[in-house]
Amino acid sequence: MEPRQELNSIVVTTEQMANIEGKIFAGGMPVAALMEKAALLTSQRIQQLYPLHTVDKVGVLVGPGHNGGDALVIARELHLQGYDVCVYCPFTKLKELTQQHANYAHSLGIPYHNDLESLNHCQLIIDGLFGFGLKRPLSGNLAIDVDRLNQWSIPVVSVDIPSGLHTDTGEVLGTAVKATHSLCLGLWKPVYFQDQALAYTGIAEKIDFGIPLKDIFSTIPQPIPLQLLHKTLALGFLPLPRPQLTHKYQQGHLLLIAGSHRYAGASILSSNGAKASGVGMLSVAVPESLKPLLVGKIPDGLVIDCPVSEKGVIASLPPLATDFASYDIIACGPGLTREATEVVTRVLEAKCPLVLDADALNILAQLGTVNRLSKRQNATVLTPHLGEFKRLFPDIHNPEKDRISATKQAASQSGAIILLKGARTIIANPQGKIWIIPESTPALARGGSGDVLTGLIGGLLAQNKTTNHTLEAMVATAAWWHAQAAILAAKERSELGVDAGTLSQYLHTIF
Ligand SMILES: NC(=O)C1=CN([C@@H]2O[C@H](COP(=O)(O)OP(=O)(O)OC[C@H]3O[C@@H](n4cnc5c(N)ncnc54)[C@H](OP(=O)(O)O)[C@@H]3O)[C@@H](O)[C@H]2O)[C@@H](O)CC1
Ligand SMILES: Nc1ncnc2c1ncn2[C@@H]1O[C@H](COP(=O)(O)OP(=O)(O)O)[C@@H](O)[C@H]1O
Ligand SMILES: [K+]
Repeated sequence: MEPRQELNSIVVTTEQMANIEGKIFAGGMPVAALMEKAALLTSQRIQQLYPLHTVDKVGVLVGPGHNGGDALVIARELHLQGYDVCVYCPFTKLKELTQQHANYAHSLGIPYHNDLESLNHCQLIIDGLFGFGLKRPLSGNLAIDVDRLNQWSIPVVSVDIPSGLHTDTGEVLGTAVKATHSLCLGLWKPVYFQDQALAYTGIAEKIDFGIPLKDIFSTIPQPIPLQLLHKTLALGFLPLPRPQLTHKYQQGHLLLIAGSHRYAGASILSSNGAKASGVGMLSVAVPESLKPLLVGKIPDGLVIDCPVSEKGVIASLPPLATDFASYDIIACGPGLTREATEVVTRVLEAKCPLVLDADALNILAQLGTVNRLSKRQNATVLTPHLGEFKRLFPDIHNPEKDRISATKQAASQSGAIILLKGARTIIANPQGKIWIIPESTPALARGGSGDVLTGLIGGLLAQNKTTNHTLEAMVATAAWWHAQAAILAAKERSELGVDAGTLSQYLHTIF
Protein backbone atom coordinates (compact mmCIF):
# COMPACT_ATOMS: atom_id res chain seq x y z
CA MET A 1 0.00 0.00 0.00
CA GLU A 2 1.23 3.52 -0.78
CA PRO A 3 2.02 5.25 2.53
CA ARG A 4 -0.63 7.96 2.06
CA GLN A 5 -3.23 5.37 1.07
CA GLU A 6 -3.16 4.18 4.65
CA LEU A 7 -4.68 7.53 5.61
CA ASN A 8 -7.90 6.54 3.82
CA SER A 9 -8.68 4.14 6.64
CA ILE A 10 -7.88 6.40 9.59
CA VAL A 11 -10.56 8.33 11.48
CA VAL A 12 -9.46 11.06 13.91
CA THR A 13 -11.38 12.77 16.67
CA THR A 14 -11.54 16.56 16.98
CA GLU A 15 -8.96 16.40 19.74
CA GLN A 16 -6.57 14.31 17.66
CA MET A 17 -7.04 16.58 14.65
CA ALA A 18 -6.33 19.65 16.78
CA ASN A 19 -3.20 17.93 18.17
CA ILE A 20 -1.99 17.05 14.67
CA GLU A 21 -2.61 20.64 13.59
CA GLY A 22 -0.69 21.81 16.68
CA LYS A 23 2.31 19.69 15.69
CA ILE A 24 2.32 21.12 12.18
CA PHE A 25 2.24 24.67 13.51
CA ALA A 26 4.85 23.89 16.19
CA GLY A 27 7.10 22.67 13.38
CA GLY A 28 6.94 26.15 11.87
CA MET A 29 4.26 25.82 9.20
CA PRO A 30 2.42 29.16 9.01
CA VAL A 31 -1.31 28.82 9.77
CA ALA A 32 -2.15 30.80 6.64
CA ALA A 33 -0.07 28.47 4.49
CA LEU A 34 -1.87 25.39 5.80
CA MET A 35 -5.25 27.00 5.19
CA GLU A 36 -4.14 27.95 1.68
CA LYS A 37 -3.09 24.37 0.90
CA ALA A 38 -6.34 22.86 2.18
CA ALA A 39 -8.64 25.45 0.66
CA LEU A 40 -6.91 25.51 -2.74
CA LEU A 41 -7.37 21.77 -3.16
CA THR A 42 -10.95 22.10 -1.99
CA SER A 43 -11.66 24.83 -4.52
CA GLN A 44 -10.13 22.67 -7.27
CA ARG A 45 -12.38 19.78 -6.31
CA ILE A 46 -15.42 22.08 -6.31
CA GLN A 47 -14.49 23.22 -9.83
CA GLN A 48 -14.37 19.56 -10.93
CA LEU A 49 -17.73 18.82 -9.34
CA TYR A 50 -19.39 22.01 -10.60
CA PRO A 51 -17.52 23.19 -13.73
CA LEU A 52 -17.88 26.79 -14.80
CA HIS A 53 -20.01 26.02 -17.84
CA THR A 54 -22.59 24.21 -15.64
CA VAL A 55 -22.59 26.59 -12.69
CA ASP A 56 -22.11 30.31 -12.83
CA LYS A 57 -23.38 31.98 -9.66
CA VAL A 58 -21.88 30.73 -6.39
CA GLY A 59 -22.90 31.91 -2.91
CA VAL A 60 -20.37 31.44 -0.10
CA LEU A 61 -21.42 31.25 3.56
CA VAL A 62 -18.61 32.45 5.81
CA GLY A 63 -18.30 31.75 9.54
CA PRO A 64 -16.13 33.50 12.13
CA GLY A 65 -13.39 30.86 12.46
CA HIS A 66 -10.97 29.13 10.14
CA ASN A 67 -13.75 27.23 8.41
CA GLY A 68 -14.89 30.66 7.27
CA GLY A 69 -11.26 31.40 6.29
CA ASP A 70 -11.24 28.30 4.08
CA ALA A 71 -14.50 29.43 2.52
CA LEU A 72 -13.03 32.85 1.70
CA VAL A 73 -9.98 31.31 0.02
CA ILE A 74 -12.39 29.18 -2.02
CA ALA A 75 -14.50 32.28 -2.83
CA ARG A 76 -11.38 34.09 -4.02
CA GLU A 77 -10.20 31.19 -6.20
CA LEU A 78 -13.62 30.64 -7.77
CA HIS A 79 -13.86 34.38 -8.44
CA LEU A 80 -10.42 34.38 -10.10
CA GLN A 81 -11.50 31.43 -12.25
CA GLY A 82 -14.45 33.41 -13.54
CA TYR A 83 -17.33 32.24 -11.34
CA ASP A 84 -19.81 34.91 -10.27
CA VAL A 85 -19.23 34.71 -6.50
CA CYS A 86 -20.98 36.48 -3.64
CA VAL A 87 -20.56 36.15 0.13
CA TYR A 88 -22.86 36.08 3.12
CA CYS A 89 -21.09 36.41 6.48
CA PRO A 90 -23.52 36.96 9.37
CA PHE A 91 -20.77 37.77 11.91
CA THR A 92 -19.10 40.99 12.90
CA LYS A 93 -16.09 39.56 14.67
CA LEU A 94 -13.87 37.17 12.71
CA LYS A 95 -10.64 35.40 13.62
CA GLU A 96 -7.66 37.44 12.43
CA LEU A 97 -6.71 35.29 9.44
CA THR A 98 -10.34 34.97 8.38
CA GLN A 99 -10.69 38.76 8.60
CA GLN A 100 -7.62 39.20 6.37
CA HIS A 101 -9.13 36.92 3.73
CA ALA A 102 -12.43 38.80 4.08
CA ASN A 103 -10.66 42.09 3.45
CA TYR A 104 -8.88 40.75 0.40
CA ALA A 105 -12.05 39.20 -1.07
CA HIS A 106 -13.70 42.60 -0.58
CA SER A 107 -10.86 44.37 -2.35
CA LEU A 108 -11.23 41.98 -5.30
CA GLY A 109 -14.78 43.27 -5.66
CA ILE A 110 -16.56 40.10 -4.45
CA PRO A 111 -19.95 41.35 -3.28
CA TYR A 112 -21.08 40.87 0.35
CA HIS A 113 -24.77 40.50 1.14
CA ASN A 114 -26.51 41.28 4.40
CA ASP A 115 -29.06 38.50 4.21
CA LEU A 116 -29.22 34.89 3.11
CA GLU A 117 -32.16 35.60 0.82
CA SER A 118 -29.85 37.50 -1.54
CA LEU A 119 -28.11 34.19 -2.32
CA ASN A 120 -31.23 32.39 -3.51
CA HIS A 121 -30.40 33.10 -7.17
CA CYS A 122 -27.15 31.11 -6.85
CA GLN A 123 -26.68 27.71 -8.49
CA LEU A 124 -24.28 26.50 -5.84
CA ILE A 125 -23.74 27.30 -2.15
CA ILE A 126 -20.44 26.78 -0.35
CA ASP A 127 -20.96 26.17 3.37
CA GLY A 128 -18.03 27.53 5.36
CA LEU A 129 -19.89 28.55 8.52
CA PHE A 130 -18.35 26.11 11.00
CA GLY A 131 -15.98 23.16 10.97
CA PHE A 132 -14.58 21.21 13.86
CA GLY A 133 -14.47 24.30 16.08
CA LEU A 134 -18.24 24.24 16.63
CA LYS A 135 -18.95 23.46 20.27
CA ARG A 136 -22.30 25.09 21.03
CA PRO A 137 -25.67 24.92 19.29
CA LEU A 138 -26.64 27.23 16.45
CA SER A 139 -29.39 29.56 17.57
CA GLY A 140 -31.23 32.78 16.69
CA ASN A 141 -30.96 34.19 13.17
CA LEU A 142 -28.16 31.82 12.29
CA ALA A 143 -30.39 28.80 12.94
CA ILE A 144 -33.19 30.46 10.95
CA ASP A 145 -30.78 30.97 8.03
CA VAL A 146 -29.65 27.35 8.07
CA ASP A 147 -33.23 26.08 8.19
CA ARG A 148 -34.11 28.34 5.27
CA LEU A 149 -31.10 27.18 3.27
CA ASN A 150 -32.18 23.57 3.83
CA GLN A 151 -35.50 24.36 2.16
CA TRP A 152 -33.85 25.57 -1.04
CA SER A 153 -33.12 23.11 -3.78
CA ILE A 154 -29.68 24.57 -4.54
CA PRO A 155 -26.74 22.14 -4.21
CA VAL A 156 -24.58 22.79 -1.15
CA VAL A 157 -20.91 21.85 -0.73
CA SER A 158 -19.85 21.84 2.92
CA VAL A 159 -16.24 22.57 3.72
CA ASP A 160 -14.74 20.07 6.17
CA ILE A 161 -18.13 19.12 7.68
CA PRO A 162 -21.72 20.35 7.32
CA SER A 163 -22.05 23.33 9.67
CA GLY A 164 -24.04 22.50 12.78
CA LEU A 165 -22.89 18.90 13.19
CA HIS A 166 -20.73 17.79 16.09
CA THR A 167 -17.53 16.48 14.52
CA ASP A 168 -17.23 13.46 16.79
CA THR A 169 -20.77 12.40 17.62
CA GLY A 170 -22.56 13.62 14.49
CA GLU A 171 -25.17 15.23 16.72
CA VAL A 172 -27.12 18.12 15.24
CA LEU A 173 -26.27 21.14 17.39
CA GLY A 174 -29.48 23.15 17.14
CA THR A 175 -29.74 22.78 13.40
CA ALA A 176 -27.33 21.83 10.62
CA VAL A 177 -26.72 22.34 6.93
CA LYS A 178 -27.92 19.50 4.72
CA ALA A 179 -25.08 19.18 2.24
CA THR A 180 -25.11 17.69 -1.23
CA HIS A 181 -21.37 17.12 -1.01
CA SER A 182 -19.07 17.31 2.00
CA LEU A 183 -15.35 17.74 1.47
CA CYS A 184 -13.63 16.48 4.60
CA LEU A 185 -10.25 18.12 5.11
CA GLY A 186 -7.14 16.05 5.75
CA LEU A 187 -8.38 13.01 7.63
CA TRP A 188 -11.77 11.38 8.08
CA LYS A 189 -13.70 12.53 11.14
CA PRO A 190 -16.18 10.35 13.08
CA VAL A 191 -19.20 12.46 12.06
CA TYR A 192 -19.09 10.84 8.62
CA PHE A 193 -19.80 7.41 10.10
CA GLN A 194 -22.44 8.26 12.69
CA ASP A 195 -25.90 7.24 11.51
CA GLN A 196 -27.60 10.38 12.84
CA ALA A 197 -25.41 12.57 10.59
CA LEU A 198 -25.94 10.70 7.33
CA ALA A 199 -28.95 12.75 6.30
CA TYR A 200 -26.70 15.85 6.42
CA THR A 201 -23.36 14.80 4.98
CA GLY A 202 -24.45 13.98 1.42
CA ILE A 203 -21.73 12.51 -0.77
CA ALA A 204 -18.58 12.66 1.32
CA GLU A 205 -15.01 12.89 0.05
CA LYS A 206 -11.72 13.39 1.77
CA ILE A 207 -9.30 16.06 0.55
CA ASP A 208 -5.73 14.97 1.28
CA PHE A 209 -3.84 18.21 1.64
CA GLY A 210 -0.53 16.62 2.57
CA ILE A 211 -0.46 16.46 6.35
CA PRO A 212 2.97 14.98 7.19
CA LEU A 213 2.66 11.30 8.09
CA LYS A 214 4.99 11.73 11.07
CA ASP A 215 2.63 14.27 12.65
CA ILE A 216 -0.27 11.87 12.20
CA PHE A 217 1.40 8.71 13.44
CA SER A 218 3.09 10.41 16.39
CA THR A 219 -0.33 11.65 17.51
CA ILE A 220 -2.57 8.64 16.97
CA PRO A 221 -1.85 5.66 19.22
CA GLN A 222 -1.09 2.20 17.76
CA PRO A 223 -3.01 0.11 16.96
CA ILE A 224 -5.05 2.85 15.30
CA PRO A 225 -8.09 3.26 17.57
CA LEU A 226 -10.66 4.16 14.93
CA GLN A 227 -10.32 2.58 11.53
CA LEU A 228 -12.40 2.17 8.37
CA LEU A 229 -12.51 -1.21 6.71
CA HIS A 230 -11.67 -0.87 3.03
CA LYS A 231 -11.33 -3.43 0.28
CA THR A 232 -7.55 -3.75 0.50
CA LEU A 233 -7.64 -4.39 4.23
CA ALA A 234 -10.67 -6.69 4.06
CA LEU A 235 -9.15 -8.85 1.33
CA GLY A 236 -6.09 -9.27 3.51
CA PHE A 237 -8.25 -10.60 6.34
CA LEU A 238 -10.02 -13.24 4.24
CA PRO A 239 -8.81 -16.85 4.54
CA LEU A 240 -7.30 -16.74 1.07
CA PRO A 241 -5.47 -18.35 -0.56
CA ARG A 242 -6.28 -21.65 1.06
CA PRO A 243 -3.26 -23.81 1.87
CA GLN A 244 -2.86 -26.62 -0.67
CA LEU A 245 -2.67 -29.25 2.03
CA THR A 246 -5.83 -28.74 4.00
CA HIS A 247 -9.01 -30.64 4.77
CA LYS A 248 -12.52 -29.68 5.71
CA TYR A 249 -11.99 -29.67 9.48
CA GLN A 250 -8.89 -27.50 9.11
CA GLN A 251 -11.09 -25.01 7.30
CA GLY A 252 -13.19 -24.65 10.41
CA HIS A 253 -16.31 -26.23 11.86
CA LEU A 254 -19.19 -23.94 12.69
CA LEU A 255 -22.21 -24.91 14.74
CA LEU A 256 -25.18 -22.73 13.95
CA ILE A 257 -28.15 -22.85 16.33
CA ALA A 258 -31.15 -21.19 14.74
CA GLY A 259 -34.81 -21.33 13.85
CA SER A 260 -38.19 -22.11 15.36
CA HIS A 261 -41.60 -22.95 13.91
CA ARG A 262 -42.38 -19.25 13.76
CA TYR A 263 -39.05 -18.28 12.18
CA ALA A 264 -38.09 -21.33 10.13
CA GLY A 265 -36.42 -19.26 7.39
CA ALA A 266 -33.85 -17.74 9.73
CA SER A 267 -32.01 -21.06 9.95
CA ILE A 268 -31.82 -21.27 6.15
CA LEU A 269 -30.70 -17.67 5.70
CA SER A 270 -27.99 -17.89 8.32
CA SER A 271 -26.85 -21.23 6.86
CA ASN A 272 -26.58 -19.56 3.47
CA GLY A 273 -24.43 -16.81 4.99
CA ALA A 274 -22.22 -19.46 6.59
CA LYS A 275 -21.91 -21.43 3.36
CA ALA A 276 -20.83 -18.34 1.48
CA SER A 277 -17.95 -17.87 3.93
CA GLY A 278 -16.29 -21.03 2.63
CA VAL A 279 -16.33 -22.67 6.08
CA GLY A 280 -15.05 -26.28 5.99
CA MET A 281 -17.90 -27.87 7.95
CA LEU A 282 -21.29 -26.51 8.83
CA SER A 283 -23.53 -28.10 11.46
CA VAL A 284 -26.97 -26.60 11.97
CA ALA A 285 -29.06 -27.31 15.05
CA VAL A 286 -32.79 -26.70 14.42
CA PRO A 287 -36.11 -27.88 15.87
CA GLU A 288 -36.52 -31.53 14.77
CA SER A 289 -39.63 -30.68 12.78
CA LEU A 290 -37.51 -28.42 10.54
CA LYS A 291 -34.94 -31.08 9.72
CA PRO A 292 -36.47 -32.16 6.36
CA LEU A 293 -36.65 -28.54 5.26
CA LEU A 294 -33.04 -27.88 6.22
CA VAL A 295 -31.74 -31.06 4.60
CA GLY A 296 -33.49 -30.03 1.40
CA LYS A 297 -32.17 -26.46 1.43
CA ILE A 298 -28.70 -27.04 2.93
CA PRO A 299 -27.67 -30.47 1.65
CA ASP A 300 -24.04 -29.83 2.54
CA GLY A 301 -24.82 -29.05 6.19
CA LEU A 302 -24.95 -31.57 9.03
CA VAL A 303 -28.44 -31.02 10.39
CA ILE A 304 -28.85 -31.69 14.11
CA ASP A 305 -32.47 -32.16 15.14
CA CYS A 306 -33.34 -30.78 18.55
CA PRO A 307 -36.36 -31.54 20.77
CA VAL A 308 -39.12 -28.96 20.32
CA SER A 309 -41.21 -27.33 23.01
CA GLU A 310 -44.97 -26.85 22.75
CA LYS A 311 -44.28 -23.34 21.53
CA GLY A 312 -42.35 -24.66 18.54
CA VAL A 313 -38.89 -23.65 19.75
CA ILE A 314 -35.76 -25.64 20.53
CA ALA A 315 -36.37 -27.01 24.04
CA SER A 316 -32.86 -28.31 24.66
CA LEU A 317 -29.70 -29.18 22.78
CA PRO A 318 -28.99 -32.88 22.08
CA PRO A 319 -25.52 -34.33 22.84
CA LEU A 320 -24.31 -33.78 19.27
CA ALA A 321 -24.83 -30.06 19.69
CA THR A 322 -23.39 -29.85 23.20
CA ASP A 323 -20.18 -31.61 22.30
CA PHE A 324 -18.77 -28.11 22.09
CA ALA A 325 -15.19 -29.29 21.68
CA SER A 326 -16.06 -30.46 18.14
CA TYR A 327 -16.69 -26.92 16.97
CA ASP A 328 -14.35 -24.03 16.32
CA ILE A 329 -17.14 -21.58 16.82
CA ILE A 330 -20.84 -21.49 17.67
CA ALA A 331 -23.27 -18.92 16.27
CA CYS A 332 -26.62 -18.82 17.98
CA GLY A 333 -29.75 -16.76 17.77
CA PRO A 334 -31.45 -16.18 14.40
CA GLY A 335 -35.11 -17.13 14.66
CA LEU A 336 -34.81 -18.77 18.10
CA THR A 337 -37.58 -16.69 19.75
CA ARG A 338 -37.25 -15.42 23.30
CA GLU A 339 -38.46 -18.78 24.66
CA ALA A 340 -35.16 -20.53 24.00
CA THR A 341 -33.59 -19.54 27.33
CA GLU A 342 -32.28 -23.00 28.07
CA VAL A 343 -30.42 -23.14 24.75
CA VAL A 344 -28.72 -19.79 25.29
CA THR A 345 -27.83 -20.58 28.91
CA ARG A 346 -26.22 -23.83 27.80
CA VAL A 347 -24.35 -22.27 24.88
CA LEU A 348 -22.86 -19.59 27.11
CA GLU A 349 -20.98 -22.42 28.84
CA ALA A 350 -19.19 -23.40 25.61
CA LYS A 351 -15.43 -22.94 25.74
CA CYS A 352 -15.11 -21.93 22.08
CA PRO A 353 -15.78 -18.41 20.71
CA LEU A 354 -19.46 -17.60 20.46
CA VAL A 355 -21.49 -15.32 18.19
CA LEU A 356 -24.84 -14.27 19.63
CA ASP A 357 -27.49 -12.55 17.54
CA ALA A 358 -31.19 -11.72 17.55
CA ASP A 359 -33.17 -13.46 20.32
CA ALA A 360 -30.02 -14.93 21.85
CA LEU A 361 -29.20 -11.29 22.63
CA ASN A 362 -32.61 -10.62 24.13
CA ILE A 363 -32.25 -13.71 26.30
CA LEU A 364 -28.72 -12.69 27.31
CA ALA A 365 -30.11 -9.29 28.29
CA GLN A 366 -32.68 -10.99 30.53
CA LEU A 367 -29.97 -13.14 32.09
CA GLY A 368 -27.83 -10.04 32.75
CA THR A 369 -25.35 -9.23 30.00
CA VAL A 370 -22.24 -8.15 31.86
CA ASN A 371 -22.55 -10.62 34.72
CA ARG A 372 -23.13 -13.59 32.43
CA LEU A 373 -20.34 -12.70 30.05
CA SER A 374 -17.87 -12.21 32.91
CA LYS A 375 -18.05 -15.99 33.45
CA ARG A 376 -17.06 -16.82 29.88
CA GLN A 377 -13.56 -18.06 29.23
CA ASN A 378 -13.47 -17.48 25.50
CA ALA A 379 -14.42 -14.65 23.18
CA THR A 380 -18.02 -13.63 22.66
CA VAL A 381 -19.27 -11.61 19.72
CA LEU A 382 -22.60 -9.79 20.11
CA THR A 383 -24.28 -8.45 16.97
CA PRO A 384 -27.17 -6.24 18.11
CA HIS A 385 -29.19 -3.68 16.22
CA LEU A 386 -29.97 -0.56 18.23
CA GLY A 387 -33.06 -2.04 19.94
CA GLU A 388 -31.20 -5.13 21.05
CA PHE A 389 -28.25 -2.99 22.09
CA LYS A 390 -30.46 -0.95 24.42
CA ARG A 391 -31.79 -4.12 26.05
CA LEU A 392 -28.27 -5.54 26.44
CA PHE A 393 -26.78 -2.35 27.86
CA PRO A 394 -29.57 -0.41 29.60
CA ASP A 395 -27.11 1.80 31.47
CA ILE A 396 -25.59 3.19 28.26
CA HIS A 397 -28.00 6.05 27.75
CA ASN A 398 -29.04 7.25 24.29
CA PRO A 399 -26.54 5.16 22.34
CA GLU A 400 -27.94 6.63 19.12
CA LYS A 401 -26.45 10.01 20.09
CA ASP A 402 -22.93 8.63 19.68
CA ARG A 403 -23.00 5.13 18.29
CA ILE A 404 -19.21 4.87 18.09
CA SER A 405 -18.65 5.68 21.77
CA ALA A 406 -21.60 3.55 22.83
CA THR A 407 -20.19 0.51 21.02
CA LYS A 408 -16.78 1.10 22.55
CA GLN A 409 -18.29 1.43 26.02
CA ALA A 410 -20.36 -1.74 25.60
CA ALA A 411 -17.31 -3.75 24.53
CA SER A 412 -15.28 -2.43 27.44
CA GLN A 413 -18.07 -3.19 29.99
CA SER A 414 -18.85 -6.66 28.73
CA GLY A 415 -15.48 -7.93 27.53
CA ALA A 416 -17.22 -8.94 24.30
CA ILE A 417 -16.68 -7.88 20.71
CA ILE A 418 -19.68 -5.74 19.86
CA LEU A 419 -21.00 -5.22 16.35
CA LEU A 420 -23.65 -2.51 16.39
CA LYS A 421 -25.71 -2.82 13.22
CA GLY A 422 -26.97 0.17 11.35
CA ALA A 423 -26.54 2.19 8.21
CA ARG A 424 -22.89 2.40 9.26
CA THR A 425 -22.03 -0.68 11.28
CA ILE A 426 -19.52 -0.26 14.12
CA ILE A 427 -17.37 -3.03 15.62
CA ALA A 428 -15.45 -2.61 18.88
CA ASN A 429 -13.23 -4.89 20.95
CA PRO A 430 -12.88 -4.63 24.75
CA GLN A 431 -9.50 -2.88 24.44
CA GLY A 432 -11.05 0.02 22.54
CA LYS A 433 -10.11 -0.81 18.95
CA ILE A 434 -12.93 0.18 16.61
CA TRP A 435 -13.65 -0.81 13.03
CA ILE A 436 -16.23 1.03 10.95
CA ILE A 437 -17.91 -0.22 7.79
CA PRO A 438 -17.72 2.99 5.75
CA GLU A 439 -20.28 2.24 3.06
CA SER A 440 -23.47 0.25 2.81
CA THR A 441 -26.95 0.51 1.35
CA PRO A 442 -30.45 0.90 2.77
CA ALA A 443 -31.35 -2.06 0.55
CA LEU A 444 -30.26 -4.09 3.60
CA ALA A 445 -33.08 -2.68 5.71
CA ARG A 446 -35.32 -5.72 5.42
CA GLY A 447 -36.02 -8.87 7.40
CA GLY A 448 -33.40 -11.58 7.18
CA SER A 449 -30.36 -9.47 6.21
CA GLY A 450 -29.00 -9.84 9.73
CA ASP A 451 -29.45 -13.63 9.68
CA VAL A 452 -27.19 -13.84 6.63
CA LEU A 453 -24.60 -11.74 8.46
CA THR A 454 -24.62 -14.00 11.52
CA GLY A 455 -23.85 -17.05 9.39
CA LEU A 456 -21.16 -15.19 7.49
CA ILE A 457 -19.46 -14.02 10.70
CA GLY A 458 -19.61 -17.52 12.18
CA GLY A 459 -18.21 -19.07 9.01
CA LEU A 460 -15.32 -16.61 8.77
CA LEU A 461 -14.41 -16.87 12.45
CA ALA A 462 -14.38 -20.66 12.19
CA GLN A 463 -11.69 -20.39 9.54
CA ASN A 464 -9.56 -18.04 11.56
CA LYS A 465 -7.25 -20.80 12.70
CA THR A 466 -5.71 -20.69 9.24
CA THR A 467 -5.43 -16.90 9.13
CA ASN A 468 -4.94 -15.85 12.74
CA HIS A 469 -6.17 -12.29 12.48
CA THR A 470 -7.86 -10.61 15.42
CA LEU A 471 -11.46 -11.72 15.89
CA GLU A 472 -12.74 -8.18 15.59
CA ALA A 473 -10.98 -7.77 12.24
CA MET A 474 -12.69 -10.94 11.01
CA VAL A 475 -16.07 -9.80 12.31
CA ALA A 476 -15.58 -6.49 10.56
CA THR A 477 -14.53 -8.26 7.37
CA ALA A 478 -17.79 -10.22 7.42
CA ALA A 479 -19.76 -7.00 7.87
CA TRP A 480 -17.80 -5.31 5.05
CA TRP A 481 -18.41 -8.29 2.75
CA HIS A 482 -22.13 -8.30 3.62
CA ALA A 483 -22.41 -4.56 2.85
CA GLN A 484 -20.45 -4.85 -0.41
CA ALA A 485 -22.67 -7.69 -1.62
CA ALA A 486 -25.72 -5.58 -0.87
CA ILE A 487 -24.24 -2.57 -2.70
CA LEU A 488 -23.59 -4.68 -5.79
CA ALA A 489 -26.98 -6.38 -5.63
CA ALA A 490 -28.71 -2.99 -5.25
CA LYS A 491 -26.78 -1.63 -8.24
CA GLU A 492 -27.93 -4.50 -10.44
CA ARG A 493 -31.44 -5.03 -9.04
CA SER A 494 -32.30 -1.66 -7.40
CA GLU A 495 -32.60 -1.11 -3.67
CA LEU A 496 -35.89 -2.97 -3.76
CA GLY A 497 -34.38 -6.13 -5.16
CA VAL A 498 -32.12 -7.23 -2.33
CA ASP A 499 -34.07 -9.77 -0.29
CA ALA A 500 -31.99 -11.88 2.09
CA GLY A 501 -31.89 -14.87 -0.23
CA THR A 502 -30.61 -12.73 -3.09
CA LEU A 503 -28.11 -11.10 -0.76
CA SER A 504 -26.52 -14.43 0.11
CA GLN A 505 -26.24 -15.26 -3.61
CA TYR A 506 -24.38 -12.00 -4.20
CA LEU A 507 -21.80 -12.65 -1.50
CA HIS A 508 -19.53 -14.39 -3.99
CA THR A 509 -20.00 -12.10 -6.90
CA ILE A 510 -18.19 -9.17 -5.30
CA PHE A 511 -14.77 -10.79 -5.80
N1 LIG B 1 -7.09 21.00 11.05
C1 LIG B 1 -6.51 21.36 9.95
O1 LIG B 1 -5.54 20.76 9.64
C2 LIG B 1 -7.03 22.49 9.16
C3 LIG B 1 -8.20 23.17 9.50
N2 LIG B 1 -8.72 24.15 8.76
C4 LIG B 1 -10.06 24.66 9.00
O2 LIG B 1 -10.21 25.13 10.29
C5 LIG B 1 -11.48 24.73 10.79
C6 LIG B 1 -11.53 24.84 12.24
O3 LIG B 1 -11.41 26.21 12.49
P1 LIG B 1 -11.72 26.84 13.89
O4 LIG B 1 -11.02 26.07 14.96
O5 LIG B 1 -11.41 28.26 13.78
O6 LIG B 1 -13.25 26.58 14.12
P2 LIG B 1 -14.53 26.82 13.19
O7 LIG B 1 -15.10 25.47 12.95
O8 LIG B 1 -14.27 27.66 12.03
O9 LIG B 1 -15.56 27.57 14.15
C7 LIG B 1 -15.17 28.17 15.35
C8 LIG B 1 -15.66 29.58 15.37
O10 LIG B 1 -17.06 29.58 15.43
C9 LIG B 1 -17.50 30.28 16.61
N3 LIG B 1 -18.69 29.58 17.08
C10 LIG B 1 -18.75 28.32 17.55
N4 LIG B 1 -20.03 27.96 17.79
C11 LIG B 1 -20.79 29.02 17.44
C12 LIG B 1 -22.20 29.26 17.45
N5 LIG B 1 -23.06 28.33 17.86
N6 LIG B 1 -22.64 30.45 17.04
C13 LIG B 1 -21.77 31.37 16.62
N7 LIG B 1 -20.42 31.20 16.60
C14 LIG B 1 -19.95 30.05 17.01
C15 LIG B 1 -16.34 30.24 17.54
O11 LIG B 1 -16.42 31.31 18.37
P3 LIG B 1 -16.06 31.21 19.93
O12 LIG B 1 -16.60 29.88 20.42
O13 LIG B 1 -14.60 31.26 19.99
O14 LIG B 1 -16.77 32.33 20.53
C16 LIG B 1 -15.17 30.30 16.56
O15 LIG B 1 -14.92 31.62 16.18
C17 LIG B 1 -11.62 23.36 10.21
O16 LIG B 1 -12.92 22.84 10.28
C18 LIG B 1 -11.13 23.60 8.81
O17 LIG B 1 -12.19 24.11 8.01
C19 LIG B 1 -8.01 24.56 7.52
O18 LIG B 1 -8.08 25.92 7.39
C20 LIG B 1 -6.55 24.22 7.54
C21 LIG B 1 -6.28 22.86 7.94
N1 LIG C 1 -30.34 1.80 6.34
C1 LIG C 1 -29.43 0.83 6.30
N2 LIG C 1 -28.31 0.99 5.59
C2 LIG C 1 -27.39 0.01 5.55
N3 LIG C 1 -27.51 -1.17 6.18
C3 LIG C 1 -28.61 -1.39 6.90
C4 LIG C 1 -29.62 -0.41 7.01
N4 LIG C 1 -30.59 -0.91 7.80
C5 LIG C 1 -30.19 -2.15 8.18
N5 LIG C 1 -28.99 -2.43 7.65
C6 LIG C 1 -28.22 -3.67 7.85
O1 LIG C 1 -29.09 -4.79 7.66
C7 LIG C 1 -28.87 -5.77 8.66
C8 LIG C 1 -30.16 -5.93 9.46
O2 LIG C 1 -29.97 -6.84 10.47
P1 LIG C 1 -31.11 -7.14 11.56
O3 LIG C 1 -31.65 -5.88 12.09
O4 LIG C 1 -30.56 -8.14 12.50
O5 LIG C 1 -32.25 -7.81 10.65
P2 LIG C 1 -32.92 -9.24 10.70
O6 LIG C 1 -33.00 -9.64 12.15
O7 LIG C 1 -34.26 -9.07 10.09
O8 LIG C 1 -32.07 -10.17 9.92
C9 LIG C 1 -27.68 -5.29 9.46
O9 LIG C 1 -26.50 -5.82 8.94
C10 LIG C 1 -27.72 -3.77 9.27
O10 LIG C 1 -26.46 -3.16 9.42
K1 LIG D 1 -18.70 23.78 7.13
